[in-house]
Amino acid sequence: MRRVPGSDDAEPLPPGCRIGDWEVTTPIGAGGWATVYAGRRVGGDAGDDVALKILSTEGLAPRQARKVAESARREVELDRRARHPRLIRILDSVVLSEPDQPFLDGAIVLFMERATRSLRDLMDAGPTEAEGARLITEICEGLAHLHRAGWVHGDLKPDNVLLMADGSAKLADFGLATELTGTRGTHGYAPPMGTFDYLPPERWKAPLGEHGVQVRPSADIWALGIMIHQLFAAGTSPFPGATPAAHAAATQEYAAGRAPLRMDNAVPPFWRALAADCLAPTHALRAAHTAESLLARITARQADKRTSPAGRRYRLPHAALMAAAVCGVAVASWSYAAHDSEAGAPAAATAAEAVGRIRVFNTEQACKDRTDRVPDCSLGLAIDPLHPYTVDNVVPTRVWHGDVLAADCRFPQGVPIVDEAGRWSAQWFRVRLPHGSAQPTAWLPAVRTKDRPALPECPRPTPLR
Ligand SMILES: Nc1ncnc2c1ncn2[C@@H]1O[C@H](COP(=O)(O)OP(=O)(O)OP(=O)(O)O)[C@@H](O)[C@H]1O
Repeated sequence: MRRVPGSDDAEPLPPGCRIGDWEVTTPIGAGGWATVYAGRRVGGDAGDDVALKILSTEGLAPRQARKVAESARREVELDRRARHPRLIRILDSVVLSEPDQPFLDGAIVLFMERATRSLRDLMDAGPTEAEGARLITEICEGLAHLHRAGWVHGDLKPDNVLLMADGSAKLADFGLATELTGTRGTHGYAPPMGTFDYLPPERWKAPLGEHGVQVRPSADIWALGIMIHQLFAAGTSPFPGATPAAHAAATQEYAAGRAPLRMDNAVPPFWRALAADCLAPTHALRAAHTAESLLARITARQADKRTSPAGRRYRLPHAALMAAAVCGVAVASWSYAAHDSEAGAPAAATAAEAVGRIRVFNTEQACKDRTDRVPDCSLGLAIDPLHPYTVDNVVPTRVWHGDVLAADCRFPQGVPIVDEAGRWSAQWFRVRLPHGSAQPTAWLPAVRTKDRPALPECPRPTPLR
């Protein structure tokens, strides 16, 4: 490394200081183990902006220095093996040799994609629900990839979710990441470290073995639950505690069933239900909610919103909107069974041809309480129960709480769906669509009804594509 002549010795890396092909521009901040600087490729342009993370071993006992080196090695290894657009990329790494400068001598430098701020910085301002939804989706995408690739993040928190110049979120700081082992890749072992406010209840009692403490992906899911709550509740945790001991006590009381989960009303209902599942008190209960299944729930909701008349409003001609509004008022107690020939409504369950009737159930209380057909309370029907329940897999026909549908068979092994209350099922009902629809039938997830009529099993549907 070349020091800039006349540089200030008090600052280990002054502006203009060069490391290999990179030049330091300004300091960004410091964490427990690292100091981070902004930098850019020498002679490069804005696209070549990087963050330099300096992990110094100055003044550390050999054992601690080994830990720092190990954590850097882990970050580089994870980047090499599990690279993904939702994870901060590590572009290069070097070990410095600067015998005259103890802070830098033997320090490890990681060159990373540079973010503009962290999720923590955004929390103070408080995002809108739409912005929060997008960020949580992106965090889940990163986490789902990480878990699929066989890693646990181990230190998920708002400081370690970085926001890029375009506003997108990426997971960062993999110094405590653990690779899953075990015969079925279910757990790994990590140093007994982490950030108290984000540790799941079981971690406070986990025995410390030769290889560290056991960690599982469900620990990241717990941390995600805390973050979802914080995002909508101005940074407050559902388990407040001024000290680590107070925080641990609050999570233990909850995990032992002696205290309820207290969520802030500022957290919108869908996100409150999602966070509550992430914060299931034990690993066993939480394991039912993977990053993948949470992501599926979020995308299903987005699909419902996008395909609901409200979501499409800007594309509909005014006359169509008016007609929908008038119908909404006039048919407050409307049931499919009474309107089999009505365009846009699923076919009737007439006594002669219907095999079974199912009543649509919407978990959201606000939607259960109303009898008009407010678009935001409409639910979708899938084209293919074997295809992820996303926007490209929903028919135009909508259904509402209380609608009675004609179902002719059930398919028990579709894509699993979890509703807002955490009810899970892989079963789907094939329901009939109105005459004139693009296709004669569509699929209602079993979590969207409480009925279980005795229906024959459907033949395996032809996949969407
Ligand atoms: N790639 C990056 N781009 C921009 N800023 C970054 C980047 N990585 C880290 N930072 C910022 O640098 C500062 C220090 O980061 P670091 O990861 O060392 O600490 P931390 O996460 O705050 O603390 P700790 O890891 O000790 O809990 C933080 O403000 C962080 O947001």
